[in-house]
Amino acid sequence: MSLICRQLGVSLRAITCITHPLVWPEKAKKLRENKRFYTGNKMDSKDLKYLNQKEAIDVDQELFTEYKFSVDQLMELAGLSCAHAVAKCFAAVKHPRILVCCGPGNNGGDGLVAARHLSLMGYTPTIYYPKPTPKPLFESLSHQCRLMEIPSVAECPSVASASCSYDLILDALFGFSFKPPVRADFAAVVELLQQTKLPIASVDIPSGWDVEKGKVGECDVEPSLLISLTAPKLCARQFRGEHHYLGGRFVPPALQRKYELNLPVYPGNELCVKL
Ligand SMILES: NC(=O)C1=CN([C@@H]2O[C@H](COP(=O)(O)OP(=O)(O)OC[C@H]3O[C@@H](n4cnc5c(N)ncnc54)[C@H](O)[C@@H]3O)[C@@H](O)[C@H]2O)[C@@H](O)CC1
Ligand SMILES: [K+]
Repeated sequence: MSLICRQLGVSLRAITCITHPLVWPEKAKKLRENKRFYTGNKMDSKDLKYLNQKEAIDVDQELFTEYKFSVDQLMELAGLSCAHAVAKCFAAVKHPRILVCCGPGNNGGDGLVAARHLSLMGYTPTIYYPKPTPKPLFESLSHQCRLMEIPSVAECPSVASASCSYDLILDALFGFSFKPPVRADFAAVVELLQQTKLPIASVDIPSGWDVEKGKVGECDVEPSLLISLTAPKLCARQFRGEHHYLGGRFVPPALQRKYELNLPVYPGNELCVKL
């Protein structure tokens, strides 16, 4: 038990207080107020910061400029954490066929990385990437997917054909740099996301949502799983789906403090944490 506690970064006494609040109700309450503990299924997220668009862009820029991370590094970790969150919520035996919809920016890159990892985890992803980004990183990610025999489709499937061919849609169309309304070249795929009855897992932001205001205009994409990356954005307060995870376990403690992110403790060596 004490080894488990050490791995979770909490004391045995804290665990006992939380699991047996009737024994030490006051202590349990105080501990919950002062510190967040992993309680086995959910994090207490009352102090968690929800970023506005400028903060999201600033944190992102600081990771690249101040901390000298490369886009490739962070995208790999972000996409991998998305694949892990999908695997936690949608088992490969029940949801093997995943349509991975990738947009023109880094959110789309996260989708390409996730597709590669999902294929290694026993899923059969198919990529829809209507506007491939003509940059070496994105060309390499697409190349890797091709060599891993991950198929792609050139046309956006209709709602009916998607429901026959897939069990889940991974929405990696737009992230925190999206400015509504959706432009014509992505209208069909956003319509698919809005009309499908398949479960949707959204990377960072449900595509079509305003980063701060959430659902705007006619866009009512409703994912079952949202994987917020780095820290949730303001729109995530409107998320009503079943599963909300945080991924992108790479934020240096000093940066967390500077932006007062109050991130939850990731359990053990997990790449994502349930919010
Ligand atoms: N530090 C971080 O925060 C990290 C962020 N990552 C990902 O990067 C994302 C942000 O990436 P980007 O800044 O490249 O931007 P996005 O991927 O959010 O999208 C920008 C792209 O979408 C297009 N676009 C914007 N509004 C549109 C509209 N109305 N209709 C059609 N196209 C539109 C833009 O022309 C641009 O090509 C995050 O959401 C996250 O998924 C991760 O890759 C790595 C770490
Ligand atoms: K998205």
